[in-house]
Amino acid sequence: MTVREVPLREKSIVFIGFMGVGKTTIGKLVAKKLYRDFIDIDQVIEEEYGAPTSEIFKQIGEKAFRAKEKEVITKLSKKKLSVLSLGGGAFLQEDIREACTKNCIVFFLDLSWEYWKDRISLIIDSRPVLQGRNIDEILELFNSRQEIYQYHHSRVKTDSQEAEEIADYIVDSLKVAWDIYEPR
Ligand SMILES: Nc1ncnc2c1ncn2[C@@H]1O[C@H](COP(=O)(O)OP(=O)(O)OP(=O)(O)O)[C@@H](O)[C@H]1O
Ligand SMILES: O=C(O)C1=C[C@@H](O)[C@@H](O)[C@H](O)C1
Ligand SMILES: [Mg+2]
Repeated sequence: MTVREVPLREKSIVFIGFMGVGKTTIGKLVAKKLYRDFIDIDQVIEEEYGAPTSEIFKQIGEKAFRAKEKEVITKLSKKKLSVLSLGGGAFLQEDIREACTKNCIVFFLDLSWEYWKDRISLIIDSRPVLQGRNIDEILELFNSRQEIYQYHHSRVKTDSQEAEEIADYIVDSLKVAWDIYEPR
């Protein structure tokens, strides 16, 4: 049996990057502009447990959260024509990196520390991985995570850009790539 490659235009789009860089915000906008389903992986897991992520971490621990994250993403990465926003730690797992880079088009949203640090107050309450760490420890985590985000197809620098502008840029770049690599 021959397995047909999914056309580039039908591959799902995946957003990766550190907590708070805008994966959910921009993912939603891109999905709307491309008329696709939007799936936020953290939200899928939260719905399954009926609790916010910080509560899930308390109840079952990070290891079990990561196992669920792997199960959900490996399954959903096979879906076509969707936009998936991953949790900031998802690419720590090799199986997730492989599933997403093989099945989908992966965009790394790259926000520098200078801009990122101004967002801490917006996200700290709902991100258990940030809680209990001082600013130097958060910077260390931010730096140490950058290597896992190098597994991508496209990197988008987002400093000082509005979410709408970033989403427009991503949609335009996708259309150019589709036309170049798989002209109609
Ligand atoms: N381009 C932007 N400019 C300014 N603020 C933004 C931008 N994109 C997102 N934000 C804000 O930053 C915060 C974090 O955004 P968002 O929840 O989309 O991040 P995330 O990458 O999905 O985080 P996580 O990995 O923790 O789920 C939100 O309050 C959002 O409104
Ligand atoms: O960066 C991380 O390790 C995490 C990011 C969030 O999106 C959630 O997936 C969870 O809070 C863990
Ligand atoms: Mg998110």
